[in-house]
Amino acid sequence: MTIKTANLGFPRIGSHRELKFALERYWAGKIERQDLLDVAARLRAENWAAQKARGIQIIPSNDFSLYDQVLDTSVLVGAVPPAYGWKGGPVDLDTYFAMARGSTASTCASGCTHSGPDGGNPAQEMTKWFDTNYHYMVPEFSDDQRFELTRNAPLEAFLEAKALGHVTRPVLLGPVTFLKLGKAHAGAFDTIDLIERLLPAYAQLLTELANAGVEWVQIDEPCLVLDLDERERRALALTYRTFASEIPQLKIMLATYFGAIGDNLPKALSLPIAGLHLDLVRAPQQLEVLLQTAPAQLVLSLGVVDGRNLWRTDLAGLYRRLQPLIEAHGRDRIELAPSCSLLHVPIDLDLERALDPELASWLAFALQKLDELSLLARAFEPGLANPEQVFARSIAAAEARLTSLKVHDPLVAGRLKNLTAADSRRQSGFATRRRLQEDRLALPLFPTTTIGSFPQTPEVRQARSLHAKGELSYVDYLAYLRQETEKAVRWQEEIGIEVLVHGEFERNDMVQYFGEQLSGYAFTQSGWVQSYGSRYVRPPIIFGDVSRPNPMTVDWATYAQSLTGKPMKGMLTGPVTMLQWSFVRDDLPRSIVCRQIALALRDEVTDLETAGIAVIQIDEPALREGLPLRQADRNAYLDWAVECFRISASGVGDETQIHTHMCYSEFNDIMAAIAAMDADVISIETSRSKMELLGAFTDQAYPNEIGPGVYDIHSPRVPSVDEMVHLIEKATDGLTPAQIWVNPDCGLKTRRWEEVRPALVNMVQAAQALRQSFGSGRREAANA
Ligand SMILES: Nc1nc2c(c(=O)[nH]1)N[C@@H](CNc1ccc(C(=O)N[C@@H](CCC(=O)N[C@@H](CCC(=O)N[C@@H](CCC(=O)O)C(=O)O)C(=O)O)C(=O)O)cc1)CN2
Ligand code: MET
Ligand SMILES: [Zn+2]
Repeated sequence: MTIKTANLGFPRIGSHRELKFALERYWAGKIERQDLLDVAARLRAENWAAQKARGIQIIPSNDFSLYDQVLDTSVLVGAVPPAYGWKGGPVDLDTYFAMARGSTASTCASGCTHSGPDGGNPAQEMTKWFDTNYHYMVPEFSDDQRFELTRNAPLEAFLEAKALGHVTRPVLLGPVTFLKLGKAHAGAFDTIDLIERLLPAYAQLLTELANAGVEWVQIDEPCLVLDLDERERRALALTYRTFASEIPQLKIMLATYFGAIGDNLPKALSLPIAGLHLDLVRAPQQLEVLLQTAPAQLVLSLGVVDGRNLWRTDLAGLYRRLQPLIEAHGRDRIELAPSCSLLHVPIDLDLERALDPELASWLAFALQKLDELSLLARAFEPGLANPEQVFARSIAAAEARLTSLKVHDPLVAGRLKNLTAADSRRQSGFATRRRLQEDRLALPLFPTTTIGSFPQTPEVRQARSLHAKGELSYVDYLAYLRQETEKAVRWQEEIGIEVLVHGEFERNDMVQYFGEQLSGYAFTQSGWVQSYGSRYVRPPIIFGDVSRPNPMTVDWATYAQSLTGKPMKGMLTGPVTMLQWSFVRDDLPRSIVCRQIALALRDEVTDLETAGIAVIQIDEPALREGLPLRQADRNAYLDWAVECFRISASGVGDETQIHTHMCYSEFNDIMAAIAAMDADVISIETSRSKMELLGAFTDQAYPNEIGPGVYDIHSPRVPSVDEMVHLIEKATDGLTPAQIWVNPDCGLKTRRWEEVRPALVNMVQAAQALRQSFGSGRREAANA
């Protein structure tokens, strides 16, 4: 008997972003529903075939999604809020997309209650999937929530694969994680309490799967790597006991990932399941405990190939570690697998034509990771004389990487060693800085600004693409970008914004753009990873010590500032976000890599100051998402994350105003850290929660200035003046007027100018109206 190889999920976007293009064409009315479904079916077929070709024995189905697997689960069990007009039975595609993206009167499904301001419905809330840059659609439950199996899509996928000759293992999001990730409408109850009502729908689904010949299902319960309370543990017990008693013939592989199962291991092992998957990349030390405590008949899926990063696995080392342990448990009850779904890594390294070949030899994308699993399994084949020979290439790559001069830069190491506490402290406290900045900037009460980016129009993207292909000269590309920047600056002046931005037209992405300019960073051409829906990113790769060979944004900032007498914000992506949204080297602690980036950014910040830029924004939208999943690890992370931000921000004088920006954040539990960042101004996302998020800032008396977002940029809707006035008035409940800035929730790159223009005109009017009712002096208001 040989050891089996398994995969937990494959990227669905297509190696040439086929899904994105089909979706966007469908939404634009350029292709029919069937055309979209055909593209989806073709991608599934290709993915199954590719996994089989790479030697994977246990291939997943139902890992595909047109938008998001959590939304799929909501739709599967009929958790469709009443506003979308669903009347039971299968949920049609337009309702599905209305939940994902919102709808207007003309695009909403029949039966929609038209509860949204445009006669359609707002989208469901979107938030980060654990500690990844993937966003899921937050399920929403009412207190009289009922569930029903609307359409057995997992069964359809299983049969579709079977017709193509693949016997697959369907993947489901587990009921406990599903409920835990959801929110209670009006926050009125604990969503876990819905478990008893939810289970019949799941049981019916599983029964139908079993009746169709499904032997194994993979049920993902990543909530098992979180700190769970007693109710959640009871819900887990109830769930898996119910499944075992109602569908005893069905074997369940319970999958956990993104961290250590830790204190939840005894609970997991007490469940009547047939298999358990653990993430042995994030938490390798679990292996011994697992093998010592797991019942002999339990199938163990060992997540040994990193599903969250793209370094080649040290297969020889892994083999040496696994071999004795595996033989003890019995090889017929072992599966080798990636640590988690491969959704979070790019698909195919072979598509990269421009990567340094040495670096490329250290990497593995999704397909190459499957090769690694097959190779590893081959080493375990009985009768193989010299198993380690199988790994010759992997060993050579690991050795080369260890000693490569590309990785180690003594200058960077030296700078890091010389860091002192003073490097992460501004010259004076906030009160002093505030006075100096007030004198320099002379802003009115409720100053208006935006978060940085303006629409990345198809024209802007096309110009960049033509330039990359060599079809548009650098000079012409630059001239075009300057013209776009100038138009944006003139327009902001015209509508009366106080602190301007240059618009970020020159940037492909807020992380990749900097990654392309820093040493120690590499970037891909086709390494796309889904961020949400049809929006993808190409996370750069940090392979070596990071430094900044040249200024990165100073030319653009000074050009933009030269066009106007108003303050122009310099715009940078902060060290924690640069770390969090990149693939990070695994041979140094993340805290050290982050300090290296912080020092590089610090140089950029001081260069901007020297060039006369008075306001500099250092974005940290990923600070919250980087928070460890377990409470016990959080303070250590926050300590270095905040220190890194402060290193990047503290090289400037008191009269230079430092802004930061965060979106998608639950601030309550990290308020102390946010205050410790000591940015002069922070802009945050608050409009979707109708300023509820501000509670954290007022209750804890946040001392510095705040721009609570008044305009939800995730929706095409144009907010009215009144609506924004009302939101700011609400903010003045807990904040003093002199603390408040007026800005959107986030950057405007995904919006169209047709939406942005009227929205910002309204925003400026809202600020003006507020000045009338609160008086116009900031200094007076601050001293009052
Ligand atoms: N890294 C990162 N993570 C983030 C965010 C973010 O901005 N960056 N924001 C939050 C939300 N997430 C987002 C993620 C992606 C996008 C996004 O807009 N992505 C774009 C791609 C951005 C990009 O890299 N653009 C490149 C490449 C564009 C492209 O596809 N070009 C075409 C050619 C274009 C043409 O000829 O018309 C091609 O290569 O084929 C560029 O502008 O240069 C997309 O999927 O469409 C938005 C938000 C959280 N996480
Ligand atoms: C995801 S946060 C985005 C911040 C960036 N400055 C922008 O405006 O796009
Ligand atoms: Zn943002």
